[in-house]
This record gives sequence, structure tokens and C-alpha cells, in this order.
Amino acid sequence: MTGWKNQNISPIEASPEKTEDAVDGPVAPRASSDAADFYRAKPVLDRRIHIMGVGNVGSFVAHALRGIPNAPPVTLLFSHWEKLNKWNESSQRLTLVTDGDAEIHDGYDAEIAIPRIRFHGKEVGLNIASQDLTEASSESQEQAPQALSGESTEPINSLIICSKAPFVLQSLSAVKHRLHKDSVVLFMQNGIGTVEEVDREIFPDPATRPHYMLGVNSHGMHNTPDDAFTTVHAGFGTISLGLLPHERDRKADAPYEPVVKFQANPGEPPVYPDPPSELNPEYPTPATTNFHWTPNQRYLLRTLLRTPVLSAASFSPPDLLQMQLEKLAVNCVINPLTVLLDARNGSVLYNYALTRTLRLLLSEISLVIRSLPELQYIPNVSQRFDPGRLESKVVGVARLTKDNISSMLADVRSGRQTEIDYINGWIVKRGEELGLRCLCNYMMVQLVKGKANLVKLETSEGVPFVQGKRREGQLDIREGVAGKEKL
Ligand SMILES: CC(C)(CO)[C@@H](O)C(=O)[O-]
Repeated sequence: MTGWKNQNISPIEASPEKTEDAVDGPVAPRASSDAADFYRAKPVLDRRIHIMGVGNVGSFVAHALRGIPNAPPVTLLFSHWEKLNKWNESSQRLTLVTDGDAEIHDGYDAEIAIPRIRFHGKEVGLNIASQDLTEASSESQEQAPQALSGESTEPINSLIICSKAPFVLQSLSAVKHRLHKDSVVLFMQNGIGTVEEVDREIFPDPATRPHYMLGVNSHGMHNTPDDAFTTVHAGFGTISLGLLPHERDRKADAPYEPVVKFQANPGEPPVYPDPPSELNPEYPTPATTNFHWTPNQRYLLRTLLRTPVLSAASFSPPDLLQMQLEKLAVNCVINPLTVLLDARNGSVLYNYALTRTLRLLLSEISLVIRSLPELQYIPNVSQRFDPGRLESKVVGVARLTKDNISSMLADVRSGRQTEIDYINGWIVKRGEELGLRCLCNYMMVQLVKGKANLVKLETSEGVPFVQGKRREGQLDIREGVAGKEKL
């Protein structure tokens, strides 16, 4: 062990008042060390939490939040009138089924926020079929009304976005004018890469960009076929939470500085993990892992942490990133393989041909992750992301969830867009940036897309749609079967 610390510390670390505990703006003096006093120092004015993406994860979080003492007001943001109307006609309650017991929570508000279709970084309207996409110009974005009929224009201070990764941009487009620089957006998606897209396309100006948080979920949920507002909590997990540093505070690819884990004797210099033999001049200066929390971030974190069913815990940005990457590695193997095999998660076990396949994938994934500049000075990254250890992780999750249908297989079977671009696709993209060619992962991306296209074709082609009640011998066939002449 060596005493090592980069002399070129970032401005955040250099300013003592901006520690993890600092809040924006003037704060009342801390009269006591009581935690409640500390949190009361700058109360959050708006306790309302908006939840976008009312699928399994969104419903689970919304249900949990309304179950705590002094529950916050929760607004569900629906993306389709059909589902909102269904909600309005229902008892307006969410049900969570755990081990056969149903728990019902109510008191929700509901709003519509219609996803804006985007094409090449621009909003092009609401219905992709009605647009000439090749002629989509920048005008279409400027001319697009900010709020559509029925949509609210009230500011949103705390938003949890649970939409699937490919729909995050469309969904956020619908509320971007309601988010401001002090809002907090908590991202809860599988895969990686949505936040970078949101920065580029929705909030390109760091000065007006909201603050972000990230949630890595390992709870297993599924829906119930006959009730859109009932979710089954099938597997107990955790939600790891943390803030995503704002660009104002940290360069996106700056390595994180190792954190002092041990201080043998008070008063003696801290012991740092083994340093790199010398700092790589190609990387930006290491950034601190201590970032200040804004009042809205702090409020959202605190509320989620006091919601027992979520089993939420908070982590520093580099720890959270590593958890996200571990989950990504597991998803990179189980999700595409179960799609290609059209089989449950356990199918990747006890099959040596598949073990060889997953080892090829993991060797690329491990190399990309271990080469990420962000993790360069974090101790034990090589061991944590060693291909052998990742294989144990994959096998462990496949065993635990052996009877489950992976989320990607479920998407392909029902003709929905998959998250493959944010899973294996992210590995391919980061690999390219680092000069590493990930051919196996690239092939997985293409095979999954190919399989999804095939399923869509098979389910649409030549299948007559029967409308209404048939009398004997009578068959009504709807016009315009995909890929065919009109019948
Ligand atoms: C781990 C996993 C593959 C288990 O089903 C899950 O993350 C999923 O379905 O995406």
C-alpha cells in the first residue's frame, strides 16, 4: 500500500463546503447533530413524485411509495389515452400480489403525457405512420406544440422514469418543458446509454439540464393478463440508488479517484489503495467521488430509502456504475441467448455448447469493462470483472431465475422493441471507442434484431383478423395485412 493522491484535484473536492452533505443555496445553521434537524434545514417544497412508465417496475415503485407513513403525493403519467381512460374507469388503485396476498394502495393522481416520436434526434410528431420521415426538418421540432390537449404544464420537481430504454427519449420529450434545472430525474432502465442520449437530444445545455439519479433494480415482477393495474412481485431483490454526477461537476469520461477505505490510526495519513504505477496521460484528471446532493435529489433518495419493500440502498457513483456493469454483463448473456433459443433462463445451464458461447461473449465484455477510463484507478476492477467471475454471476442468476422468461424474450414474443442496443449494443459501442472489436456481441445484436423481425413477420403475415362475431361460414378479413397486397 502506498500513500497516493493526485495533486491536481478537481474544484469540487477543493471546496470544503461542497461535500456529500452540502445542499444548494443558503442553509440554516445546524444547531444540533440530530439527523431530522439536518433534513429540516432546507425543506423540499414540492413532495409530489411523478412516475413515468406505468408498467411492472413503475407500478411496483408507485405502489410501494403510497404504502409508507406520510406517503408522498404520486402522479402516474400514462403514455396512451386508452390506458388512462381504463384507469379513470377503474377504482384507480394499484395492487401488488406477493406470495398470493394482494395489497391494494390508492390515492394516486393520473395524467396523460403522450410520447413524441423522434427521428434522427428530432421530434417529428405523434404518429410515425403519418409522417414523411425523410423530410423531417428541424422546423418540425420547433413547430411541435409543447403541451398537447389534455396534458399538464405544471412543473415537475421529482420524476422517476421507468419506461423501457428504447422509449425513454420519446417519453421524456413529452414532459421536457415541465422539467427545470433543479428537478431530479431518476432513471430505472435495464442496460446503459439512455442518459447520454437524453443529454444529447433532450437537454443539450448543461446549464438548464435537470439533475439525475440512477436506480439498479433486481426485483422480479410480472403483470397479470386480466388486470392492467395488478403487478406480481415474483422475486425479491434490491434497488441500488445514487446520483449521476452533473456534467458541471465531472467530465463524462474522467476516471473516478479511489476512495480511502482504511485509516489505520486517526491522525496518521490515510492509506490509499495501490496507485497506478503512473497516471495515464491520455485520461482526464481523476475526479472525486463526492458530489453534492441537491434538495430534490436528497428528498427523492430519502423517500425511497424509507420505503421498506423496495429494499433500496444508496451508493457512490463509481460503486453504482460497477453494479450497473455487473447487471449489464448478466443481461448481455442471458437476454440474447434466451431470445435465440426461445427458452427460459435456465436453458443456458448444463449445456457445454452454450457455455462456450457465453464464454466468448464474456471475454469481450470483460475486456471492454476493464478498459473503461472511468474505472481506471478503482481498485479490484480487474478481479471483479474477470471473465471467470462474470461467468459465475451469469450462472448464479440463470439458476435463481431458471423458470423465468427473460424480459427480452418476452419483448420479442410480443412484437415489442427490445433493449438490445442498450445491452450488447452498448458493449459494442464502448468497445469501438476503445479500439476493441466485439464481434460476438455485435453478432448477438444483429441476431436478436433478426429474430425480432422474423417474429413480427410471422405474426403479421397472412393471418386474417377476424372482427366481431362470425356466423357460420362467414369470415371478415381486415384490409391491409402487413407486407401483402390489400385482400
Ligand atoms: C436477469 C434477468 C435476465 C432475469 O430474468 C432479467 O434482468 C431480465 O429478464 O432482463
